[in-house]
Amino acid sequence: MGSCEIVEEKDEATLSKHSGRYGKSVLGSSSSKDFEGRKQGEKYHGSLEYDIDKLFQSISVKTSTRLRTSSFHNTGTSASAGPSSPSMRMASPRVFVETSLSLKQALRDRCVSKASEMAALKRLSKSAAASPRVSEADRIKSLYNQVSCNRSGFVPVDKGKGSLVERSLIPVNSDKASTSKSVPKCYEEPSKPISEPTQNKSSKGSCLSSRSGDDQIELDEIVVASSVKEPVISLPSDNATELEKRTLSSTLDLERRGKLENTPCSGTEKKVTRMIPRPKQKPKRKIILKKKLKIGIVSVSNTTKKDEDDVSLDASANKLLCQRCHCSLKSTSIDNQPPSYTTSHNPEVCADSLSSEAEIVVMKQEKERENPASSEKFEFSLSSKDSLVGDYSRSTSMSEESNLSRFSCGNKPHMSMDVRWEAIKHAKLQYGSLGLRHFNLLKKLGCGDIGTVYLAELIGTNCLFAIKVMDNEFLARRKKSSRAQAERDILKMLDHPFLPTLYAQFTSDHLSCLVMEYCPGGDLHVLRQKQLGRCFPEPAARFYVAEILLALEYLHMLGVIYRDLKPENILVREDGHIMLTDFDLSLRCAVNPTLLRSTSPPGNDPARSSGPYNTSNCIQPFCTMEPSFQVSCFSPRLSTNQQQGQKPKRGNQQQMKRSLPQLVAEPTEARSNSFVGTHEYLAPEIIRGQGHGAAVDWWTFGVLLYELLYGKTPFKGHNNDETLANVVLQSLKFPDSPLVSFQAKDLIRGLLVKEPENRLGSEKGSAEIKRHPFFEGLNWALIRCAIPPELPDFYEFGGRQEAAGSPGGNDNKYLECKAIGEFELF
Ligand SMILES: Nc1ncnc2c1ncn2[C@@H]1O[C@H](COP(=O)(O)OP(=O)(O)OP(=O)(O)O)[C@@H](O)[C@H]1O
Repeated sequence: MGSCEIVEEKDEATLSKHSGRYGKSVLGSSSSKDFEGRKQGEKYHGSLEYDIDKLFQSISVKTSTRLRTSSFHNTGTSASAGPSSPSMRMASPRVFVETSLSLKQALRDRCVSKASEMAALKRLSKSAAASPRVSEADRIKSLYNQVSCNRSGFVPVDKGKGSLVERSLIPVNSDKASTSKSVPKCYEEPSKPISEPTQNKSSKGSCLSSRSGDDQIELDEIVVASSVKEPVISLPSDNATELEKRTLSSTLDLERRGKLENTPCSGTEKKVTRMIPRPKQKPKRKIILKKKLKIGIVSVSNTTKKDEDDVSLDASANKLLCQRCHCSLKSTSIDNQPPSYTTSHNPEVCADSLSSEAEIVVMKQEKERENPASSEKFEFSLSSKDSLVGDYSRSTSMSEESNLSRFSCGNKPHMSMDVRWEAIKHAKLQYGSLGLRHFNLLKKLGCGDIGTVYLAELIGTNCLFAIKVMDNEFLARRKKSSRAQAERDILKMLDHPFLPTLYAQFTSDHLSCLVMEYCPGGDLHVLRQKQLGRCFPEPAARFYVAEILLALEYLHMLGVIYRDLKPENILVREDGHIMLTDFDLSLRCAVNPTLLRSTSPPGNDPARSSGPYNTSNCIQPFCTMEPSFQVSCFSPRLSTNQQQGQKPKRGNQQQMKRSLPQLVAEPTEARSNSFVGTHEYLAPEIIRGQGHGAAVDWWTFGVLLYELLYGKTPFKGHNNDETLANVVLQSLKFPDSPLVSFQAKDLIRGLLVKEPENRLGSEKGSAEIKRHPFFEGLNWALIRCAIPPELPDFYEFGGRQEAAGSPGGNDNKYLECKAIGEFELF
């Protein structure tokens, strides 16, 4: 025991007598050499010098003895021993208990005991220090093992626990005392190399939905790998794609951890665990893509192009989209550090979209089997502004849903405060299920290709809706059921301030009905006609196209290529903001939103050397953070007029001072051969029949801006054929009047590039367009709060409604409430 070491007395008998059970230890620890030394000093025995010498001797002998008997010492000195531990207290009692000693002896003993006390203190402090050293060494060792295991692609089953738990997002369970016990189960399972899940194409089920240990372990690996900052370059580099995936996964994980650190519930962590891997591609049937669609996954991290079977509608991508949305909305944190991807949607809606996709897939197959030639047909519309449809590849069957169970305000966060939701919900409770009979049809708003739209009031409420009524038999006869289905599917997905909200859908008397948000302000085509010179002033045009751009961005994120942009389809809501409507020509496809982090030096865009940019993008487009002076989701715009060294492809260039991550949610690989659109708005690639993708929306976006500014479309001919020829062959010209800014023309020029691959937006979608100087200073996130150029004339609307026979005669009251409520939403 420790106390024995300091009792280096020649009075062995005394010691043996008084130290009790320690006596043996004393003897056992005394060396013969010590004893000899003591003998040699007998001549001084009894003198003070002798005592002092002995004191020093005893101390030095103690040190050497302790060193020699370190194992013993270690056994006797626990790491927890402190100054008040038994080992400390043992020496002192011995002094006071001794009664037969002379004064000198007592003094000597006193000195010895003091010295022993000091030595004990010293030793104990060393011991106490030594213990943490030992545990620290263990920890380092454990960390080292962990790192080395990770470098070899495996996670240690046991040794890594201690450090893993520090990185765990799961709150430590209080009833689990040891840190290793608090490690989530998934961490304790053996893992496999990081790259394996992403390489395993044949793996059944997305890792997003799978709860298998493998997927969870993948998170584990990523967490460890990122936390030890393992340089990617040190990994085997024979597979570049894998390397990038690992890098991305690792950094994505960091991002997620940053976001979720504030998330206390373990349920969220589970969600994170499953969403971390990149979405796996579901094996798809070629037949789906045959002739009509070639839908692919866009991945900016150089994902190699998969074979056609794999390149298809990607359910897991949508699911990821959904999950990411959920997280970002909840966390509302802004983390500019690592790349991540985010988008908006909610899980239930996404699930709907997935089932819809599956439905379309099956329907497409059925349709192709039934009538392979049908997909080659197309119809021409009557006027140059009417939509062309050449896509019959979709099914003629329609699955009807006649209740509202899937709809709730919870699914549409941006409308959650809307009184119309409450009215619908209440009516559903009251009537069981909704039907046309529960609405008063007040007025016919218009007639489209697949149905008629009515202004309707939900009986017993003051709530107005636009109900699109479609005759199922007519649709089936005219082979338009698939278009109706597509529109319904898309409407169900939407939750965006510039896109329609679908409140309900039902089928009654062979009629399919879609209950949507009503827009009293007419459409942009009508509004433009009312403008001086039949064109909008540039700020107004800028406002409208900016809102359209956000709507298109959202649609592209959801894998919807709109394909029918024109002023007639842009409705003006009662608050003066716009609503893009009419989705029956839209194309559904897969998309893989990615947040790109630029690695190039400031001033060079990583993906495009040309094209105008600024840095005013909100990184997280659905960031719910309130604007403030301290924290903003906007970065200061740091653009400069300095020209880049590289010769620009398009127009005036602005150099980026700082490169920020870019959200890319462009379905760049989606393809369709359908002849779809409106003559004056048709993109050249559609007319040439070369197949088209998402870039057609950016072409039409350019035509729209042109028309809003100049009051006419750029390639309009005397007839439709001439228009089509102009689109393909004629170069873009700008009229001399009205005067339009250079930036506006430059943007139009960038958009109306005939080769889709060189068109602005074709690579990174809206992210590229938003950075154009035309939008300089625009607050994208808050545009919905901006005052619109024009507010609809409510009195005129009220008069119309009255004429339509609105019941109750309380229209004005309703409008007042509604207008206030609507403004509150924004
Ligand atoms: N939510 C709405 N609020 C107000 N008016 C609407 C609404 N939805 C549609 N309309 C109007 O109803 C008319 C018919 O619309 P619908 O979408 O059925 O056909 P469309 O726009 O002509 O296109 P398509 O023929 O391709 O279906 C349009 O003139 C449109 O302005």
